[in-house]
Amino acid sequence: MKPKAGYDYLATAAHFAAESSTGTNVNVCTTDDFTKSVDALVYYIDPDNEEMKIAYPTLLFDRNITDGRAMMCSVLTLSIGNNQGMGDVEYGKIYDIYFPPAYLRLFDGPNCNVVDMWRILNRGMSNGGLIVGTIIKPKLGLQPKPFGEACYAFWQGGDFIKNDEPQGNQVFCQMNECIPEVVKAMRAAIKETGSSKLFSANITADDPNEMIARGKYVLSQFGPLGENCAFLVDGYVAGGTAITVARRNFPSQFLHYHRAGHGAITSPQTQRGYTAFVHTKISRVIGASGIHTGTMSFGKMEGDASDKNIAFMLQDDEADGPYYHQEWEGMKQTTPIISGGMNALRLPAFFENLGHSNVILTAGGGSFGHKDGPKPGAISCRQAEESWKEWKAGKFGDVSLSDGIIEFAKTHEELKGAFLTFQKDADQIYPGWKEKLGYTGESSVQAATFDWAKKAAAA
Ligand SMILES: O=C(COP(=O)(O)O)[C@H](O)[C@H](O)COP(=O)(O)O
Ligand SMILES: [Mg+2]
Repeated sequence: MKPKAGYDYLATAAHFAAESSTGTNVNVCTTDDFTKSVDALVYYIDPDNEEMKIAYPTLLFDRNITDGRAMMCSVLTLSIGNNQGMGDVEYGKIYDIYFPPAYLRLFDGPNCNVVDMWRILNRGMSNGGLIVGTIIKPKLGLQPKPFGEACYAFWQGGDFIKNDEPQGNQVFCQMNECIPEVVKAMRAAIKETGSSKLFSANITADDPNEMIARGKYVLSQFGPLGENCAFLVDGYVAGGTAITVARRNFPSQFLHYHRAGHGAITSPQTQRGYTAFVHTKISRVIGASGIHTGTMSFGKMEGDASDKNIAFMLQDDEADGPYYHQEWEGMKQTTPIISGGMNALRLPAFFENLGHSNVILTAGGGSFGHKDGPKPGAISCRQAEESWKEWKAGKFGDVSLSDGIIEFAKTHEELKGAFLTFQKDADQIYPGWKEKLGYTGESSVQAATFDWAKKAAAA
């Protein structure tokens, strides 16, 4: 927090805390001993670093009349409400927030997560590895039939498909025509591949009744495949209430939190609002099964390799934030969803940075942009995980990660196809890849590109 020029730091911090709890800009005659006992208190300031810490008595926060539980909108109304526009404050941004366990357990928390996906995919209960997923692209414009065909094509090699965040019930692709095509594609893909498949249907809407109607409709169409369908909610634009509508009305469905729009306040460019770390931490508290956590600098969206701390805060039972250690006391994990410009070539370094591959990938361009189509695109992402694990196990000897992946690609056409498709990434991440993969010159790369595509088309 930075005060406006000419304002004392401590006085402004105290005013900030008052406006965030019991006060206003002047003393009022109605204040009594009890109101004083629930003042939010500034207990630390470091003006040079523009840091302050505020303790909020949890009694301040609103509770449900239905079940006495806590509600996040009340925490946000106070901690990030009027204080975002005070005359004596230049700016204020939340970098960390700690929930005392006795208060934390009053929130819903996740009811299901990647473990439920691993069970459906027969991968056991721990270390089930990467969920290879995609987003049906183009973002908007596909009609029901081609939408279903795109699902069928990806599910030949991949596990999980999501609606892109704006896809829902557009006039040219209405749910009651599109979802049946998805179910048909899922049934066929399960039968032909012998593996389970997952879909994440967008049920976001302004009206909770509309959301519930969408969820019920989707489940009515999936029938016995109900457990194979997650619900996607655009949690930033529709707000936390939309997340809770899904969490409490469809507790058995994986709750997929898409964060489109969060950059407006989480971007490092803004000095207001809260950080991506705080935004994703809150999503676990209110019950998201999975949330997009960016690609930690390995994809197309803003991010940094240190964002792996976001994943630790989401998946571990206790973790350190920038300022506070948080114990979750057994609250289920929220699974990081990795997306945003990812493809097979970018995955190994991502896994190496994070230290594991127990996440959900949704690569749109990385699958449908693969030169040979979504099935090889999906397989190339799975091979990227395999190649990283084999390199990690020393299978390629004492070579760099990039050389290890190239070694693996020599005998895996789909991963090799990713090199030929995403050549700019290949040049950046895998120096000398062309020679190492045996392409003697530009022409042989182009020839290989066409050759493989021809073969795939024929197949
Ligand atoms: O549709 C996509 C990615 O498509 P593609 O894989 O083609 O880039 C997602 O909406 C973004 O990943 C959101 O960003 P984030 O995941 O950072 O919230
Ligand atoms: Mg999207």
